[in-house]
Amino acid sequence: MLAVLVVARPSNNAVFNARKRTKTCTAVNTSDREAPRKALYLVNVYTANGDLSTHVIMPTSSKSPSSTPPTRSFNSGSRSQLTSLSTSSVTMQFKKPWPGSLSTCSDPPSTAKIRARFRKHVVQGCQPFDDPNINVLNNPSMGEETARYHLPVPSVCDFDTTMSGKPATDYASWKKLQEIYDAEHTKIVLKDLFAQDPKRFEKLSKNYNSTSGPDVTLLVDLSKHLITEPILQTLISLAREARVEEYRDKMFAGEHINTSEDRAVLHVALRNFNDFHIAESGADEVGGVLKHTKEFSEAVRSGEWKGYTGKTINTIVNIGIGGSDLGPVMVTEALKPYAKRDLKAHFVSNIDGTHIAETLRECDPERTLFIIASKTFTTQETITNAETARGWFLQTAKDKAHVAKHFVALSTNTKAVTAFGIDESNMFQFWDWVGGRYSLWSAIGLSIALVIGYDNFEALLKGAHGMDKHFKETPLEENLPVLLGLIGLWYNDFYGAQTLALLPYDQYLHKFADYFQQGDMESNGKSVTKNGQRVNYQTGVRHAQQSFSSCN
Ligand SMILES: O=P(O)(O)OC[C@H]1O[C@@H](O)[C@@H](O)[C@@H](O)[C@@H]1O
Repeated sequence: MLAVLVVARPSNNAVFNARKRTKTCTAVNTSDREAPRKALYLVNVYTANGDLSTHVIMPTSSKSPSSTPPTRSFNSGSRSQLTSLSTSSVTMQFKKPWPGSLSTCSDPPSTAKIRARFRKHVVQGCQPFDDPNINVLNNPSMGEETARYHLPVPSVCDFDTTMSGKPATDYASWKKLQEIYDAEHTKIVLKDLFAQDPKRFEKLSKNYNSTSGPDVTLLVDLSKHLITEPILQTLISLAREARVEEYRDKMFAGEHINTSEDRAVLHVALRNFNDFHIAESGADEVGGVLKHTKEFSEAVRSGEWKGYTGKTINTIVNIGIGGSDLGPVMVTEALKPYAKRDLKAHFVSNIDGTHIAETLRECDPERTLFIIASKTFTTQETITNAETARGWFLQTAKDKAHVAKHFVALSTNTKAVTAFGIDESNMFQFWDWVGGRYSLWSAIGLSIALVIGYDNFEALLKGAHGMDKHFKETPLEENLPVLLGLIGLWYNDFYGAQTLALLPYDQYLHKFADYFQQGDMESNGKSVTKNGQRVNYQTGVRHAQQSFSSCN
């Protein structure tokens, strides 16, 4: 099948602004060179209350396209519609009130918004839409009822529409799991399962031996879970049906499997050390950023880096939130035995001014280094706290030139960093293919390198790379992340157990639950499939963090 896909998903703002408007649309054009009569265009439109309306348009022939193709619409009445199409172009019309993600309030969508929208959402493998090719057919103004846009669809490109956009409940293995659950779950009693099979532990426990050395091992014990071997086999079949291996390989190859943002998903490139070949721009720049991290962290730790009055740095303050806070704070706590004890580290995330105010009470402006950690450099909490810190520093230092010795930025947004007043040479770069929740292995890990030393930071990266290699190369039957994911799905979707307890008894891991909660919930807690269909099953879990007192 040869096809073209254009995807647009609601941004947070769109959701926020779209209460009474159509939210967003997804256009899918599938065409088949061999069978032109089957060429098909789909346009999915999400309405403000979350309903999906799907327009299916079938041109009579992709070789002699019709300008008014027959269309079938489901759940029509949306605010946007296709008015014409050919194999190479689509004309879309938006009616007032405008779709929420295209415009806010009652303004018509601007040409720039339309262009940005369609440029952004082109799937890997297709030619990108070029700005000049998007024509505004009429120039909407406040008074007009419609805005019409002519959108060129790139020539046919390889895209497999059977990709995992299918609801999980449609897979044969899912149905089989449901049958097993219905027939057997009352009989799945752990002590009986152990009594029936004395080798249960040997069969259902897996070991991981790290590449870091023979003393680094992990045991994943599935034998204490409410599963049987046939259940585990069916869960693995489900992963195969959903083409987990194929998408894992696409991920490692740098393909843009994040189709809603047209991005690669490449945190594995941050700790790759030239092992896997990854063809994505930025992947070859990782080594340079690590070198910068090493040089800078060693200069601060050794005392070579001096503050504006010539004194050494004795305090660092990481200002960030979400992935730009939770990962570094978790790792610096977990690896405290390696910490440089005379370098105090603080992590400020809360927008409540008390957090930064109490932290600044413990800082000496002549000896403090502020690390502004923000992928986007637009996050309100972080920028507000960063401005407070800069204001506090300048009260003593006076001269803005001194900011260079006391403020560094970890970000993908050079323009916003320099506008804030931080010199580009004091910026540690990373790339849009690093998800915030996976960023501790990127430049966001600078505070980790400062606290535990660069060599230990590099050992951390290499340890993670070992697990990446295991995930990439191990058959699903023995693949620890895959097995743990499948067990989670079994409990969540069949037992209806939506709460996951994380019990890190080791005090050094006391921040692990906070960190892991973000990673799990932001990664799994989705409400639509890859092709935009609303799901009617659970995708994520709630996290209970040692809150036994409320769990009677
Ligand atoms: O690193 P910045 O861009 O400030 O984002 C901080 C955090 O924002 C949240 O809304 C999420 O997107 C997180 O994944 C992210 O880590």
